[in-house]
Amino acid sequence: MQLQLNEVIELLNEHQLLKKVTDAPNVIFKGIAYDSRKVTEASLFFCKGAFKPDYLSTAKKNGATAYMAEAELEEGVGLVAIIVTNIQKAMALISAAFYDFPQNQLFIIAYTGTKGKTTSSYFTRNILKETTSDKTALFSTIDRIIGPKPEQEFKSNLTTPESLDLFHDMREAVDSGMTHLVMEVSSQAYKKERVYGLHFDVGVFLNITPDHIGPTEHPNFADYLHCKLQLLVNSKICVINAETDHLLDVYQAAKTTSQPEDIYLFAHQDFQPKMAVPPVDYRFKSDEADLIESQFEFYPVTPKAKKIGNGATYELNLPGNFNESNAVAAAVTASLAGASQAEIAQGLRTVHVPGRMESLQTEHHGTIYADYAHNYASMKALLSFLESQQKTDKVIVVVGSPGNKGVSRRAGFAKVLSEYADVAFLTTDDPSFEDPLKIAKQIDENIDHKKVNVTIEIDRPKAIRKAIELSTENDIVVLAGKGDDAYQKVRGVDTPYPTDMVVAKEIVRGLKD
Ligand SMILES: CC(=O)N[C@H]1[C@@H](OP(=O)(O)OP(=O)(O)OC[C@H]2O[C@@H](n3ccc(=O)[nH]c3=O)[C@H](O)[C@@H]2O)O[C@H](CO)[C@@H](O)[C@@H]1O[C@H](C)C(=O)N[C@@H](C)C(=O)N[C@H](CCC(=O)O)C(=O)O
Ligand SMILES: Nc1ncnc2c1ncn2[C@@H]1O[C@H](COP(=O)(O)OP(=O)(O)OP(=O)(O)O)[C@@H](O)[C@H]1O
Repeated sequence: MQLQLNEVIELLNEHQLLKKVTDAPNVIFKGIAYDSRKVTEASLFFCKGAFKPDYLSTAKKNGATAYMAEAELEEGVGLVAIIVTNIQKAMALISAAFYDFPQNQLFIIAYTGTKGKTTSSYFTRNILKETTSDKTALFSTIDRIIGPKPEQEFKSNLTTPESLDLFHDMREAVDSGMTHLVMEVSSQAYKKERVYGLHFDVGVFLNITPDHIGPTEHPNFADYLHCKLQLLVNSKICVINAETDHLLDVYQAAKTTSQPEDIYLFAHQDFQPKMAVPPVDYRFKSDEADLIESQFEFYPVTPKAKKIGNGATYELNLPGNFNESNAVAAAVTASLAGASQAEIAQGLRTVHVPGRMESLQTEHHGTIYADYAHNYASMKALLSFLESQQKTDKVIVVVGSPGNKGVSRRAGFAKVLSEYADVAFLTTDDPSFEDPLKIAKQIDENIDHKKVNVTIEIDRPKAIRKAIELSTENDIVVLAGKGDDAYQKVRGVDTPYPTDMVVAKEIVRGLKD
């Protein structure tokens, strides 16, 4: 892979991003990097974010011949300086070109929504694995899978990768024979222009509730919604959950760049949109559900949906009515990518999503769930589902809230615990640079103590132990918020953590009765 300086200039000019460039011969870049420690010979280095000028000196030492930034830097003397108006946009544009526009060789399905992105992405990929004979890549919050080799499956650091990593991984996916890609697009990806210039074959909007609002994420809900809507503006075909809040805004965003015949709505059969939108294309209804799996009926209603078909009764290897909605999104989307009814059936019957509704049945301590629910809406979805399914004596919840982000979640947890829990153990969840005890006390402040018996236990494994030891046969223990996370983020360090389910299994093994 390589790119010439002249090509860089041309691209930046086309997008009106170039402010100034050093008068220099037409050098060839053999590498691109945004981290000085990863710079190689003859590279173009991007200076962005919370950047320290020293990084540019390191980049120079490591072989950078040019740097791109929003302002000139003294440390860059001797390098070609490319000064741009928006470094994040420029980086996305140049990365796509450097990796020779791999998106053009992939059928890309992208999911956005406050909740259900990871789950629906896993569902869709598991279906398309059948359809494409295992040639579907996945960029999710949990894992990135970019090829068939074991080393091409690795843990993700972000829900949506930084643009340079995104296009790098897409290129590797294409070169490894992948034909399809299922990915999650976070609102931050749009805020930070990680997907600038990228267009999707199918864009899916699942839902939106207030979240990710705070100093390092979105200033307010309007900004959060605006960023999320961009996915539909950049998608050829749009699939929308008609049960989402702000449906009219969502539909109108889709309509700005897609024709109505390329927009598909789906909803539960009893749901009637209150907004003036076209008829719902696909409906579903729950047939049977227990605490391990579910069965639902899914059927096309409008002529355009009937043309695509695939209506049937499907079994889903995961409980939760919200997961049926995620499965319907996956069934519609995979159908648009060419999946057959048999492939959808196989994909949904066998799917496993790490840390989403994982359960452990014990003999004397009820059922234990580990689930990634980590805001008001997802916890409410989870706890109300469990309540509707099982007659329980006590609902015992172990939960914490992260530090330095999603501060509104603290009040949300207090509210949902007051509505659904009998016992709560408030504990640590990625405290970052905050004191976990202080966070726990902030949650506790708003809990209705007449309804919920609260214990603060900052040591998460100890909190899990106390919850399990307290539980009896007809209880439910919910370990919420961490899903399959194998670390706690403490003061900028990912501190190893065995995962909630591993901790729970070990405790259960050691219990005598
Ligand atoms: C606030 C924010 O968006 N930060 C993101 C941003 O950080 P940044 O650009 O400031 O980078 P930085 O890591 O502080 O460092 C500055 C620059 O110096 C470079 N550097 C650093 C050290 C060095 O020795 N040399 C060097 O060159 C770094 O590579 C970087 O380019 O760019 C980084 C990647 O280039 C991201 O990892 C980082 O995400 C932080 C960690 C984060 O937590 N982001 C969250 C809010 C996020 O994006 N979440 C969404 C999901 C949310 C949802 O569910 O909706 C996501 O998509 O993951
Ligand atoms: N459609 C849905 N509606 C409400 N809650 C959901 C839905 N799907 C999943 N959940 C709940 O949200 C949790 C997170 O699900 P998932 O990881 O699929 O969402 P996500 O959008 O990827 O989340 P995040 O952006 O936080 O990574 C699940 O563990 C479950 O409790």
